[in-house]
Formats: sequence, structure tokens, C-alpha cells
Amino acid sequence: MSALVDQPATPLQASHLSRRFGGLLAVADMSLEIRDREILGLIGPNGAGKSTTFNLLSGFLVPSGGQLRILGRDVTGKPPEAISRLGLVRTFQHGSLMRSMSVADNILIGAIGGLPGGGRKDREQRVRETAALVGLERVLHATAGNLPHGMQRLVSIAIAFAPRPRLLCLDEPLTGLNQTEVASVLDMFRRIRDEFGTSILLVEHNMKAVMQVCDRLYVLHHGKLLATGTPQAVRNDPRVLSAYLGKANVN
Ligand SMILES: Nc1ncnc2c1ncn2[C@@H]1O[C@H](COP(=O)(O)OP(=O)(O)OP(=O)(O)O)[C@@H](O)[C@H]1O
Repeated sequence: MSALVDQPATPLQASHLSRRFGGLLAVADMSLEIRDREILGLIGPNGAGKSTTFNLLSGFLVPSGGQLRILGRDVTGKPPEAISRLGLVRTFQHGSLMRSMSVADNILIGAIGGLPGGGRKDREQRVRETAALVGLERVLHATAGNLPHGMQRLVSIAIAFAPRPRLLCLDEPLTGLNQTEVASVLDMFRRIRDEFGTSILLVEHNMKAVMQVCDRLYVLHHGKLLATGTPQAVRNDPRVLSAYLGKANVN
């Protein structure tokens, strides 16, 4: 029997990524991977390099050095559309919805990308299923921009998840949500991981939520990787505690 057994490719692998802005090295020698079916958190104090890393991983910034692979393919320097075609979809910190359109039409925009050969019925079904998953089924026909802030956040997540990406990258999705909303969004993330096999990357400042929902964490500090591991391991890492001291409480 052959010893070479096909291994499923790692969804995302970044090796020694760096990014310079003029004289500032915002991200240096960043190596990380996002594994199958995991919720991965990217955390660190303000200015640590989280957004820059997130933009490098989704193709919105071209790296100054290093390599990026999605599902085993080298996509270093490729534009965001090429990366999203391979199954990585991202959201934006300030939301990514069309305010004057209905919730259903917003989700439809996301669904179309994931159902290139699908007909109207397939798309409508995808919109309904996605709305039900994120808890928007009762406001499908409302104008997105008229919804309360928490629901608008859900619309952004629904648009991103409608094409059923392999990798869902969420930029501060919990900002402005109350405790009840946070709890239900965390449950939704777990369902997306468990029922759809999607890997989720979270950049998030809400430490309590990150510690609850993430399988693994990468901690950045001054543009470099400071620590990685389970929330439990990271929480007890003296280097992490010292990086956060006086800034935010990692617990
Ligand atoms: N477009 C840019 N031009 C110049 N400097 C930049 C640019 N984007 C980010 N930086 C700098 O790079 C460093 C890392 O910034 P980045 O936004 O990635 O950090 P962050 O961890 O996301 O911070 P925050 O938690 O405050 O959002 C900072 O010093 C920032 O000022």
C-alpha cells in the first residue's frame, strides 16, 4: 500500500508574512495557520498589527515579504477576488451591507457568489436558510439600514456566510452588541463551525467572548507573534499578561 495518503490541505497557511508602511514594520515574520473546523482568534493590544494581518490574509494588503497559501495554493500577492474564489470571505469592521436594500436582497448578493449555476429558487432558499441561521427570518423584508445596530451586524455576517465559504473571516463582529446578542452570535459561530465545517477567523476586542468561543488564539504584540495556543494556555502565559498589563484585561 502506498504510504502517500492524500491529506486535506490546510485551509490557510501564512509563512513569515511581513508588511511595511514606509519606515514602520507593522507586521513582521508572521507565521500562522487556520485549521479545518476551528474558530481561531487573533488578539493583541491596540496597534499590535491585527488589522494589518487580517488584511494580508484576505488579500486586501500585499505583503512586503513571506508567503500565503489557501487550501494549499500559493496566493501571495493575489487580489481579494482570487482569494475569495478559493473560499475565503471577510467582513469589515464597520459592516458591509447596502443600507437602502432589504435584508433579503443584501443576503442575496452574498448568495449569488456561492451559487454560480443556481437558479432563482436555489438562491431564495439559500437566503431563507442563511437568514434562519443568523436569526433574521422575521425581518427579511425590512430595509437593512433601518434595523437596530445588532441586527445590522447580523446582516453583515449573513452576507458573508451566504456563499458558504470555507473560511469566514470576521473583523470585530461583536462591537456594539449587548450581552444577550453576543451570546447568541457565539452560538451561531459554533453552529457554522460544527454544522457546515467552516473555519472562522475572529479579530475581536471582546476578550470574554474570545476566550469562550475560540479553539485557538494567536496573540500579536508590536507586529509580531507573541504567543499561540488554547485560550486557557494563552490566558496563563506571563508574556501575554505583561503585554496587556494596563491596556485591557485578558481575563
Ligand atoms: N495604512 C497604514 N499606513 C501607515 N501605518 C499603518 C497603516 N495601517 C496600520 N498602520 C500602523 O501599523 C501598526 C499596526 O496597526 P493595526 O491597525 O494593524 O493594529 P491593530 O492591532 O489592528 O490595532 P487596533 O486594535 O487599534 O485596531 C500601527 O502602528 C498602525 O499605526
